[in-house]
Amino acid sequence: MADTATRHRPDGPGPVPPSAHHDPRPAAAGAFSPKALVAAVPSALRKLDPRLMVKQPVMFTVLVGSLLTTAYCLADPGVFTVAVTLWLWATVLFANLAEAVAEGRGKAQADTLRRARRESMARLLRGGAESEVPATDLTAGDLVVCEAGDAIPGDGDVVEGVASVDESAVTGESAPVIRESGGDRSAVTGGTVVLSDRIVVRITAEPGSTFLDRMIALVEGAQRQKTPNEIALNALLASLSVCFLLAVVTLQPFAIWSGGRLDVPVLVALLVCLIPTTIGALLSSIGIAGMDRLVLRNVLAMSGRAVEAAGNITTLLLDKTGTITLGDRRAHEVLPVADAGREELMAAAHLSSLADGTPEGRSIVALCGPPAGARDRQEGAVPVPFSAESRMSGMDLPGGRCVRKGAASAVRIWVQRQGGRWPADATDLVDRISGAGGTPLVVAESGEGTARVLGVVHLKDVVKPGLRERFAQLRAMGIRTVMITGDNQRTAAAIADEAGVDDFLAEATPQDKLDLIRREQEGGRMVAMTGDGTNDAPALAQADVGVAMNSGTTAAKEAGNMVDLDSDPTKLIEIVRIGKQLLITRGALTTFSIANDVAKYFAIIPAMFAAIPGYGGLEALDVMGLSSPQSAILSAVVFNALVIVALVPLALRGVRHRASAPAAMLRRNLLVYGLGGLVTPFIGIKLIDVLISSIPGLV
Ligand SMILES: Nc1ncnc2c1ncn2[C@@H]1O[C@H](COP(=O)(O)OP(=O)(O)OP(=O)(O)O)[C@@H](O)[C@H]1O
Ligand SMILES: [K+]
Ligand SMILES: [Mg+2]
Repeated sequence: MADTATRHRPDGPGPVPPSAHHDPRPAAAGAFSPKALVAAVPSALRKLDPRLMVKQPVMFTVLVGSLLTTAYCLADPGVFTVAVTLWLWATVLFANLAEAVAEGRGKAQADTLRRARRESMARLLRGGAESEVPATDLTAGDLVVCEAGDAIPGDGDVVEGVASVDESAVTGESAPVIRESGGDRSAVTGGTVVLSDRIVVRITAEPGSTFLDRMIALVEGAQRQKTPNEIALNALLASLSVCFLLAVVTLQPFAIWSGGRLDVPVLVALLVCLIPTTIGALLSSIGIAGMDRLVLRNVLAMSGRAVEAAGNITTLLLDKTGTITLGDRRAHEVLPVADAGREELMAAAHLSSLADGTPEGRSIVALCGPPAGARDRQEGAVPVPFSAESRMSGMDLPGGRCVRKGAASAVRIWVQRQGGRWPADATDLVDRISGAGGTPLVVAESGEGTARVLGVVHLKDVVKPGLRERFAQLRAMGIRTVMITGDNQRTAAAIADEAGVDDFLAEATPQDKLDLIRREQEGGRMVAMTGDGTNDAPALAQADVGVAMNSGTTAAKEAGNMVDLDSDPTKLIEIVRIGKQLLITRGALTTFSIANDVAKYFAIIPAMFAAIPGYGGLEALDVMGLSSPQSAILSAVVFNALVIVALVPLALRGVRHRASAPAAMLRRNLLVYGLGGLVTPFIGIKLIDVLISSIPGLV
């Protein structure tokens, strides 16, 4: 019941969070402190390992350059060479620091999560007997008992019982949630604590690969893989570096031809200034920071690719029960048709639900059942379990009598196929319940060569609060919302209207959900899907962004590429914003980096050649008036390194994202970061040059 949408972050426009709310995670969203920088130094040094560096072609080039100049230094130490060498090493280190700082923020979150993964004992159930074993010994398939006060020893599905569970260790939310067998709320997470009642859990995760383990690896960045976009950008940066390498190497023949000679440190310095070191250094930090921003909003993204895709989402599909509604569908009343009695209907509804382990089925037993023990399961009866395909459940009794309950359209076909009649007032009852947003389950029986409808059970569910405004926000962002449900047309229409979605698809089977996503994708649209049920799993896997509700089943969580710990279907608003911001930040810093390099080329080449006699032609281009060629080169190297540090906060915090049209946004960013990138080196290098030349004896 508590697993609701009332858990928006405080900054969201949603309902105010409960006062008991606490979040174990550090709240410093975009924080970047000098302390964090110092703490990241050891990790930055470890990242100097060439096996790691080689994955970043631009920074690897700088590393090779640094090694070359260091060797040159050892042979012929001069003030200029040593200074250039030191600043080249600083460049590599700054890049590693940027990544280490980004990762460091996740480490704090991981530490908090690790505390939840503390060693506990499990009450293993085997052959009817209970025994105590360490939680780490559990393997998939084991059954464990958890009672009030017990920490759930591993991930699994509740196979027996209902309990309220404190999931704050994982979600940061202290309001208890209900976990029960049979339905879409059966998944439990290791490390969470049972508050009341007794449940039996079937362990689904092998030791070491639990949800918490994966979450820790995720926030620590251990599982981070380059996204296709990052790989493409890296390839572009690498080929740019090769071009500049050729440009720099061909300078030497020119210099020799005009009677001069360029030293190795000068060539390396020039190369490092020209290759796109800024974006090369910050690329992975930008990606890590994006994942991090999601974690702070209680969303776990399993892949960076999903975060990027989120930035381009145009359609959001939502499952109804458990996603748009609280998912607490319960029998509310029974309505017999004219030619059936109320008692008769109650008895049949009860019988059809005796073996139905879904929450819906259990609620019918509770509503229609006589006092405990009065009517037990019949010998030889064959249960017919509910499936999303048949949309019915029931029981086949030994004497040939069968009872069924289910969606009106499904039961109608079942009755008519056996020669039964569909009474007109059944349609009226179904319509009345559906019109009010309820789910009607028609109850029917068959035997002796015919079948008949007995009446309708009204299942009631509640729409999560605050959805309408949030869906309007999605609409304003250009995202169409479509609700998909296995429920009938009228119920779907009523709930769709109440929740404020743009469109809906009713009576959808899991295959229909999948087909709808494929159709949207074929039209070139990027599709997000949010769902909680096992029957949503194929659709969650097919969608570009599949957000599973944390309240949902293990299958749903495994299938999607994100899990929302708050089970808030409108969380996509934040996810899209963060995705867009990630793409914009990367674009802006790439623009800045390349513009910067072009400007540096024009700032230092003339100064370098001005020193070579007979190359006077370039003097006219030497607009900077730098004090000496050596000072020009050293200033450029220093500037190049400092720019990385200066932009770390921006890479981590992200470029501010405005809700303007994408084209206007692109124009603005090109102007700010392109023009800014062109101008800053001239100012920066000049300032550093003035400073350097004022130090006597340096260059
Ligand atoms: N336990 C049950 N026994 C018989 N019929 C059921 C049972 N539960 C649901 N139904 C019927 O089957 C239909 C599909 O249910 P299901 O839970 O698969 O929907 P769904 O596809 O998950 O959609 P949503 O979750 O959005 O409602 C329901 O609308 C209802 O008519
Ligand atoms: K550079
Ligand atoms: Mg469902």
